[in-house]
Amino acid sequence: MITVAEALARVLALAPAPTPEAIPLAEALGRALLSAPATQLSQPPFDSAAMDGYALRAADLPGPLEVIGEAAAGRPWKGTARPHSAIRIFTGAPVPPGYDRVEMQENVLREGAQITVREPSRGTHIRAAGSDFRAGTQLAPGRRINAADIGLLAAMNLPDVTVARRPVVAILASGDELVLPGTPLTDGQIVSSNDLAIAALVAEAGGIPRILPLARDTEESLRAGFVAAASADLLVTIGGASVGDHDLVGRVAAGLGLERQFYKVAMRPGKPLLAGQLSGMPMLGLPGNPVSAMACGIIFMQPLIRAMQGLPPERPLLRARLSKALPAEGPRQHYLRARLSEGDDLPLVSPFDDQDSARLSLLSQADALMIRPAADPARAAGEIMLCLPLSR
Ligand SMILES: Nc1nc2c(c(=O)[nH]1)N[C@H]1C(S)=C(S)[C@@H](COP(=O)(O)OP(=O)(O)OC[C@H]3O[C@@H](n4cnc5c(N)ncnc54)[C@H](O)[C@@H]3O)O[C@H]1N2
Ligand code: MOO
Repeated sequence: MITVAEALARVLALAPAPTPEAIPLAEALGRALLSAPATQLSQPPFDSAAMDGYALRAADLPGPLEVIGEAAAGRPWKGTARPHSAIRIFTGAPVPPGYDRVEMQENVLREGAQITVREPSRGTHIRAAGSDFRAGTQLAPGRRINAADIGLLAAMNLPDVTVARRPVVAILASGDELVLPGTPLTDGQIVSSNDLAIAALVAEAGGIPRILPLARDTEESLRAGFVAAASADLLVTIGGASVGDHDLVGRVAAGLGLERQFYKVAMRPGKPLLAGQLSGMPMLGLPGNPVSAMACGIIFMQPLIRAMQGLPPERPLLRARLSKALPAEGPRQHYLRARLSEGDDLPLVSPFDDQDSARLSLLSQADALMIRPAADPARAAGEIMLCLPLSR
């Protein structure tokens, strides 16, 4: 069995280069930026007033000064500056050349066309041309575009951006016991939940999930599912990954020419993970136990989908203090479902007592997967542990 780190490296090596797609900025929220042109603008494009008041020369203070013109946003003053003068100015207006500060009107006494500055404020209240960004600035690729990025790109006068095409992820759940949500259950049946949950993880990572019809535990049914997935960018199977007589996914994939990267990872839950490539398309075979499927989805599938969009694959880990003592670990890296709460210096992490890999209700209550490396020694309360935060 290979380690989680080795398995992740091999999964990420399956990622094809992202496919560029040009889209309007209005549709770019959440998309993975591949390239934005360098802006030809500087922001602000001119020295800009930051307050409503008067543009003047520091050397002339405190006045009196004669008000000889007016500048408003979109309506610059076109005259020539002269000593002992001021320009009535409003926020966002270009500060006329020759004036070096703006005094806010609250600090100014005005009588007719004359002003005196009662108490000069600190700072010039002028936003220098290019102080936000300069012509030639480019937003760095490899990030998901957020609301502020959209504002910035718009301010840069860039109406279109090039993002990564969202990878289409075919999801194939298999098992004779499975029925669709909403179906009344008969003997031995359970509702298929993994496919919907994995689809949600796909969407969260920026992919487009395509849930295929449930496959039965026969080679023909699974093969039909694999064929239906052929046009996807990634195939994710769920279940049928273990060693039982009805666990057929590996066999069917091999028959269709799977170039296997690995089978089985030294982790808990999620040991029987399968990864490889089918006619150039990456494939992940997730175990069927619901929490195992989700753990593998979070630890391997989401990073792969992010890498396929040119994004940093891994979520940052969080340091937290352990709430209680724990015995030594076995030979597999353990991801414990846990709650996070406020602590004195670092957050406090409290792993659940029950770590059954079938209990979705506990995963749904969890804030994080607390990581215990393989063969981790016994831990005392208060020790610092690494955690993978779960999205809430
Ligand atoms: N002799 C051994 N048995 C098992 C081993 C082993 O090493 N030796 N590993 C165990 C581990 S660990 C896991 S994890 C499971 C994984 O098995 P499979 O991937 O073959 O999963 P299934 O047998 O198909 O299902 C397991 C469990 O999950 C339920 N399931 C499956 N698909 C769905 C779905 N779409 N929605 C909801 N629930 C699903 C299924 O009904 C089973 O209860 O194997 C252990 N066994
Ligand atoms: O590894 Mo299984 O995935 O523990 O339940």
